[in-house]
Amino acid sequence: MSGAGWQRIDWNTLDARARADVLRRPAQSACVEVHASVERILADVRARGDAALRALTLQFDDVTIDDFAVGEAEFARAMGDVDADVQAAIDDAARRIETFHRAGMAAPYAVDTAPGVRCERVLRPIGRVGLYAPAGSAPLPSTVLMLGIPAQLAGCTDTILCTPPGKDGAVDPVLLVAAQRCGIARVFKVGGAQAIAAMAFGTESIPRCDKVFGPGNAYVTEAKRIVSMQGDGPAIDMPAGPSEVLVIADGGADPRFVAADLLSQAEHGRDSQVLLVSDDGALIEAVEAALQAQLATLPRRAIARAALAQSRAIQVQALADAFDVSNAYAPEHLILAVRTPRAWLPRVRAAGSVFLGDFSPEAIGDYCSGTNHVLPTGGAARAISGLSVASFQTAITVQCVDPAGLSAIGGTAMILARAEGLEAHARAVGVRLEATA
Ligand SMILES: NC(=O)c1ccc[n+]([C@@H]2O[C@H](COP(=O)([O-])OP(=O)(O)OC[C@H]3O[C@@H](n4cnc5c(N)ncnc54)[C@H](O)[C@@H]3O)[C@@H](O)[C@H]2O)c1
Ligand SMILES: N[C@H](CO)Cc1c[nH]c[nH+]1
Ligand SMILES: [Zn+2]
Repeated sequence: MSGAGWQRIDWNTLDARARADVLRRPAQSACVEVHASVERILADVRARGDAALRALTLQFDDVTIDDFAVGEAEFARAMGDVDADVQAAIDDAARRIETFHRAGMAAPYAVDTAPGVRCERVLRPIGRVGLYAPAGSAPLPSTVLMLGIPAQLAGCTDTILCTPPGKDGAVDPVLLVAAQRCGIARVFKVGGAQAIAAMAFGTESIPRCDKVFGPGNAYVTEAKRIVSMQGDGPAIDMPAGPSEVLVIADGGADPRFVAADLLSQAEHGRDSQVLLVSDDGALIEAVEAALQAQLATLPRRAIARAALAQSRAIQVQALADAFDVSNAYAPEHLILAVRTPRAWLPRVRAAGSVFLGDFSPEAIGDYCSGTNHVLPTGGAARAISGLSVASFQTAITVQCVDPAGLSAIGGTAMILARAEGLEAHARAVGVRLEATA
């Protein structure tokens, strides 16, 4: 343990098992209790609907909610109450998020795989989508933009949003302004695993959704995982749980910048995890000093300190080794605070989103660079990507075969069908070939 509260690790001295332990997420050790509690919540909402939502909201959010739906008056109040500069910032961020996501949209395509055989891929918006915006430790209106804008670009017209109510029973007004900016008119005051259950199963007030999206704490993330595995449950976007950042810094990095980036993720929650990986011991010590200095005045220092207690500074022998550590960890966010960041980019194989160079703080991706901040955590970045317009669409393939096309490729189908012992398949082709012979 060092003065920064995290563990100092010399990577080179560890065997494979010790290395795996160092890269373990804090959320992984708590998951048995979280799982049991979430199972109870899901069963309760499935059985009792709104009555369960009311009881659970009182238990976990300490507020009684009569009507879960945000009414027109609350929306209007939010539009009137939120400062003009905040509204303008929402608009500015929204435009940039829209620009980036629009540019990445998949296009339908068609190709002739043989004369008379046309194959196509067409895109459709998912029917009803349920979005979750966290508001436990801090309401996150930026998350509403990150979910709502790609949903809108995908063409989703039936979009609902759930978010925890404040102690006064109201939804954060900035969050409502962000919802309005994305054309989301149906917002419900319910949070945690119970919100995911409501969107998955439906209740008297909240409609059942085809796919559930959004980040959240360990309860929200576990609820999404469980409902997505139930036969009648919705699809989900990804595991997007407690925030993480891994910074690879060389000796030329500015320790104040690195410390600020680490704290920006540590302040999210006690179960956030931040990792510094460097080949330079002096840089690590300078970052530790900067962390202590910056923590002294940070409003959420108690949360950040708790997160640092389960975080690590890892010293490697060479910068190239830092990329092995990062790829094994597969962080939600990866900052390359190194001298030639773009030259190192090809080494990155697993990360949700990458920030190149000293002037690309992770916080800029959280709000307004244009990329999406809903990203895979817990190592899921090894195989899962962050949110995009495609997350809100299904791709349907289409084929149209004319008689010439069937005579060109039908024989192949018949041989393969018979190789599989599926005679009816072969005959479905053969009967047509005979009819056109
Ligand atoms: N990976 C991503 O893309 C991403 C993006 C944004 C935020 N995040 C993460 O989302 C998380 C937001 O968490 P949060 O807690 O602030 O808000 P949240 O909205 O996810 O969770 C708050 C809800 O949790 C429920 N809850 C609280 N204690 C509980 C308990 N003991 N048992 C059952 N339910 C309980 C309550 O109902 C409450 O409404 C943070 O960890 C943040 O790092 C991740
Ligand atoms: N860093 C978070 C994702 O881990 C997203 C966020 C929203 N607001 C601030 N940060
Ligand atoms: Zn953040």
